[in-house]
Amino acid sequence: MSQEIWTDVLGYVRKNISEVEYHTWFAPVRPLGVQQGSLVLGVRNSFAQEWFRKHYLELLEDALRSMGAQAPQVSFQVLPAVQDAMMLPADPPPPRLTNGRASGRGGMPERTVVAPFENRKALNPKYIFENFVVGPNNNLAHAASLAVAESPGKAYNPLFIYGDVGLGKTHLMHAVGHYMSERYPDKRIEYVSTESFTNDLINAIREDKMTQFRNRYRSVDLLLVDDIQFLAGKERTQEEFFHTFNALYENHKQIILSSDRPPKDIQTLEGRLRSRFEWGLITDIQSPEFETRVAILKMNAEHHRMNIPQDVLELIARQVTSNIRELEGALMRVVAFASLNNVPFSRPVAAKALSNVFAPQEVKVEMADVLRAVAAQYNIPPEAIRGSGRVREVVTPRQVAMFLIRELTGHSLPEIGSFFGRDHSTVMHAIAKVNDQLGKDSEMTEAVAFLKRRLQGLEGEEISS
Ligand SMILES: Nc1ncnc2c1ncn2[C@@H]1O[C@H](COP(=O)(O)OP(=O)(O)OP(=O)(O)O)[C@@H](O)[C@H]1O
Repeated sequence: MSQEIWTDVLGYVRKNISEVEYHTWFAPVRPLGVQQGSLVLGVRNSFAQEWFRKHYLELLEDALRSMGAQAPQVSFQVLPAVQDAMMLPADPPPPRLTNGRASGRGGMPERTVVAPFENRKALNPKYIFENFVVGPNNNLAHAASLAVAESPGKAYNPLFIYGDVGLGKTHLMHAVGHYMSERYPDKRIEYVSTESFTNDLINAIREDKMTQFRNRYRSVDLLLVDDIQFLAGKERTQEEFFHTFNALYENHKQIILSSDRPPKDIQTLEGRLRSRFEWGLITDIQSPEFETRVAILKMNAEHHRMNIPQDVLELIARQVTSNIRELEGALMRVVAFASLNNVPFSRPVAAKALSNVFAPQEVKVEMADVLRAVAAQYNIPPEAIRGSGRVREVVTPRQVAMFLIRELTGHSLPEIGSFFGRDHSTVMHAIAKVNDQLGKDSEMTEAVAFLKRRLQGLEGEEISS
């Protein structure tokens, strides 16, 4: 997670300082984590540490503020030389020349893939079938991709997947590539955007390297071409692509194309290409339903080893309804916001985290929100608060929880009672007890005030733990 936060911070920093400064000071920094709301950065030596404190602290705090941190904190640690050498580079490592397997590190499986060509765009290791959530919106495209992966060149050729931005077309294409490269390590797989195909063609013409260009594209076993709608209006590229297509097709090599619209709607696409695109199977991906969006968020949260309550995921899923890339971005915002402010995940926190980007949502506080916040505050499990224990350590939090539920939600005494498996007179007693203590017992007074702020979406500036 700290890596994601750091990537966002770097994006902000880069816009505010010179490239030289950036490379001198920021590129070597390693994010070490978020501890009690403070972003901990690893720097090479104490000189760098001092320099950061003097010159860049404010900038870093501004960056965190832009991500929703209310009281941003940054701290530095000098990395021991050995550890420094062992740290992963900030940029992703180049593809390894092996066929990887699902990594054993838990979380979302990843793969590394053979890179047979110099300029070849590597397949994204995250885009594998195992990480693709199937729902009614994409099950046909998923099934067709799987069929193609199992019998390349035989099932459907070409496979044409279309749909709006950020709905998983590239993910599915890469998944076929991974699947094939794992089962048939010798097969050649080429993934290319239509834009790169066009640029390669232009370069090949300019540098008189058409033979290499043709060899490259016509010798593959699987050709994946993204955003084929960009062929529209490019006659020379269409001509070349037509021949590439024919060469591969005749040799029973698999072709998968993605587009934001079906072939018939791609204007100024040559008829002979359009009809070829329609030879195989045309399948679409629609926007995901609510349940699919929640499932995707859940998988992403697990990937980051974050235990995010279901109702928080549901709130995010309600906020972002179409683009899955945006859905994932929203989740990251919530995670960054909660960790930088050192607060547990709750619906009000999520609503606050997203309020700058999306239309603010009215969030009604629910009984479960209160229970969770109280449990976190007193550091005991929520089940213990709802349980039958009578020791002070659980009775006080239980009374506080009942009190806050009554204050912050519209629930009646009997409803609160049944949530705790008790009758309404117990709730009444609890509320009276807390009212009596407020003002007298400073610990409880502070806890109640803090919990109220937290549950009402971090109103005000004071956030501490
Ligand atoms: N069904 C799904 N399950 C899990 N993750 C998904 C799913 N669909 C899409 N995603 C994720 O959403 C993000 C966007 O997907 P992808 O890049 O494949 O979209 P796209 O349709 O190719 O968009 P574009 O038209 O912008 O290229 C990726 O991170 C991808 O992993």
